[in-house]
Amino acid sequence: MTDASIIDGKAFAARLRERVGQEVARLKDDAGLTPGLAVVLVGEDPASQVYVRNKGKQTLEAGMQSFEHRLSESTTQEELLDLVETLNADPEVHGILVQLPLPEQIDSAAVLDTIDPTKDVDGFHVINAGRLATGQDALVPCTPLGCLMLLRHHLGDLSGQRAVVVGRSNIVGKPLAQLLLGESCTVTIAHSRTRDLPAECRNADILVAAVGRPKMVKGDWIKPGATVIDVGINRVEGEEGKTRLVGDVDFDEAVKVAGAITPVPGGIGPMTIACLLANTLTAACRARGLPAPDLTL
Ligand SMILES: Nc1nc(=O)c2c([nH]1)NC[C@@H]1CN(c3ccc(C(=O)N[C@@H](CCC(=O)O)C(=O)O)cc3)C=[N+]21
Repeated sequence: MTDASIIDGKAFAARLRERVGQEVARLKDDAGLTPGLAVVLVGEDPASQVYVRNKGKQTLEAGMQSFEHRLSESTTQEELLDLVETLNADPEVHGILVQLPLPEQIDSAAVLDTIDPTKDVDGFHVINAGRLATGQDALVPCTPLGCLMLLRHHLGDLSGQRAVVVGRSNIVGKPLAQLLLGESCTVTIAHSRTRDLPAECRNADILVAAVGRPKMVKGDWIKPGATVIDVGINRVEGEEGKTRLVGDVDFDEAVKVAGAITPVPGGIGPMTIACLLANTLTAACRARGLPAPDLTL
């Protein structure tokens, strides 16, 4: 059998960012509006700092305004809520992202639910989760949106496909299941307590791994020809004491069985940031009562 085709998320994300940049330029010319994204980072986690820096850089490259707020590890919940409320009231800010995870003294759910739902470009507010679940216009979480874009691009119509999502987080598993249901897939959400997980996965035409366990999904969990989306970003010990990134899928095994597969790095990660920019553009348009551009590629 020939190896799976590799779904190039990095290249797709670059094209999506370019499209966002074109629409931002048009919005400036036509409506005098520059979308703005505020990113809040609490604490000094090195990986989070890298992500926040990349987000800021790509925001500026797309022609948007970037506002970065770095708060100390010892920030209180009240201080963080005050900042969110200031950003809610700021007309130059169309999107707000509070980087997760937050230090333990802070109640994440309370913070996320303080963000104005119309500025909630992560799509984590209960209003957006509820809107997505009931099929209304919502800001959709970036990672699931990125997965859906790649699946639609690769497979076209998804209706009737059996999709198995491994992982039930509010950030990826649950919203992605909602999106796939919206595409008329037959959706199963599997997780650590699923009985005979490998057998459940082997039913999938579309298999998504979003569990945060390096190389958990093995080659013999995959139906031959299936499309595999690997959401995992796990930093593991590599050669010569260096760290390297691996997904939740054992890529070397999976590539021999799947029909198509996303790599790590270069798969869903870059799509997440591109979709964040797309959501910021959408939020800015809606704030002005303008139609949000269709960014389907
Ligand atoms: N409120 C919130 N929203 C988030 O969207 C959010 C968050 N908190 N907390 C942390 C996670 C993680 N995350 C990533 C985004 C891009 C890459 C990415 O671009 N990864 C590259 C590799 C980057 C590298 O080399 O480290 C790739 O997969 O090719 C990874 C991870 C967003 N997150």
